[in-house]
Amino acid sequence: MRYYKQISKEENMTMQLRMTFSNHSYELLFGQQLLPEIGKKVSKLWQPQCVLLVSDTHVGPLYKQQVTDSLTTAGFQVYYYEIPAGEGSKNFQQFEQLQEYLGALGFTRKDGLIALGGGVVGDLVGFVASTYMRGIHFIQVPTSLLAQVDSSIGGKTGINSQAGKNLVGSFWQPDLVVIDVDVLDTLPERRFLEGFGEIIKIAIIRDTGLWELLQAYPVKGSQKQKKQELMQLIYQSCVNKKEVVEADEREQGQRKFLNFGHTIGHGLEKILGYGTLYHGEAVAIGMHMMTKISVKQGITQPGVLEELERLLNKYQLPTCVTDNYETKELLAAIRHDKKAEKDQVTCVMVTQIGESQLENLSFELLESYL
Ligand SMILES: NC(=O)c1ccc[n+]([C@@H]2O[C@H](COP(=O)([O-])OP(=O)(O)OC[C@H]3O[C@@H](n4cnc5c(N)ncnc54)[C@H](O)[C@@H]3O)[C@@H](O)[C@H]2O)c1
Ligand SMILES: O=C(O)C(=O)C[C@@H](O)[C@H](O)[C@H](O)COP(=O)(O)O
Ligand SMILES: [Zn+2]
Repeated sequence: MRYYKQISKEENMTMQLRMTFSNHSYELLFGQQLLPEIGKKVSKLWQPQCVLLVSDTHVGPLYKQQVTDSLTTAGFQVYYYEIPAGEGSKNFQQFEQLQEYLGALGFTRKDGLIALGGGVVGDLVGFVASTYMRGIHFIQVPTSLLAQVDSSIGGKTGINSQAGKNLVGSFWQPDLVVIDVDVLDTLPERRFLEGFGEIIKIAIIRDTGLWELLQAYPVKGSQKQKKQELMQLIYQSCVNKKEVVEADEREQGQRKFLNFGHTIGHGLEKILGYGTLYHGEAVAIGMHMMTKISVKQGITQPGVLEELERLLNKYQLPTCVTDNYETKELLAAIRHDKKAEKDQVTCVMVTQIGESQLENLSFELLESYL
């Protein structure tokens, strides 16, 4: 069990983590009421210049004004672009429109992008930033729990293609990540719970301390009273992600473990139609299905599947699919997993809570299990 900085009630809940790579480094800022401070934070990193703020049709109307005002006061020339909310926007069309918009505005390599939203906005904007003029600066302002604990950190960006989830993308790190827990007040309940899918994932693969925190977290009741505990969960999830990503930015080794539950989860998202299952829900089902397989293979210790099931139930996350689907379609989707080869796919399997390993599974065997 690892030691974490405890967040005290007296602290005004502002914390930082620094992500460090061989040629790039950036800060994750955690706190409350950070959106009105964004201009000041960004001006420490960027010269006064043009900024394109990108959000979606749910988040934009709630927060774009605060962010725009703060950036304008700090001397930035702010433009705004809004995409339709939802997974459907992680596509070539939105990518193209954003690229053309940047071109039409005359953005240069000195200008920057800011993603204000959940993982969809973050993944799309990061990908656009990585390719416009072969790469410009960008900042992540994640507004969903899932984006605050996972997608805004680590530099995976991308969009979906006909063949599958996140098949077109890049590794492109942001210059700053601003995690304001207050914005979670407006997140719909099912979206809030979805975020726990990724927290449970990172806990079960590598961190028993985080697992215990998840067991203790009072998920029922007013979110406002639970800010301290929530911030602790977010911070500790990010500590885990930082450790993994710093050690293996390009997913050559241990970063593959962050894909626990995703081989099946991504397949389900695709075949059921993007948005039917939320990403965190699909990961929850993927983790459960994969653990059933690893129990059968004798890899997972007795009791682990039941513990996982209990925690998923606590956060009202699904453990199986209620819609009908064809196993053959799921298998076909899984063949597009980035860890797949011709006849097999590398899967993450949990041995015990907090420990996991990679196992190659042939498609033949996988079919028999599914
Ligand atoms: N890059 C990565 O490392 C990584 C990691 C995990 C997930 N992802 C990707 O992230 C996406 C899922 O992210 P998501 O769950 O945030 O989805 P999302 O971006 O669609 O956001 C969820 C919903 O909540 C709304 N919303 C977000 N913040 C809000 C707020 N504060 N108040 C009110 N509404 C708010 C959004 O408009 C949307 O309708 C998937 O595409 C997944 O593949 C990427
Ligand atoms: O950061 C990572 O690495 C992850 O795998 C985090 C996942 O939660 C995330 O969903 C990621 O986008 C999946 O990666 P992919 O390479 O399978 O698209
Ligand atoms: Zn994920």
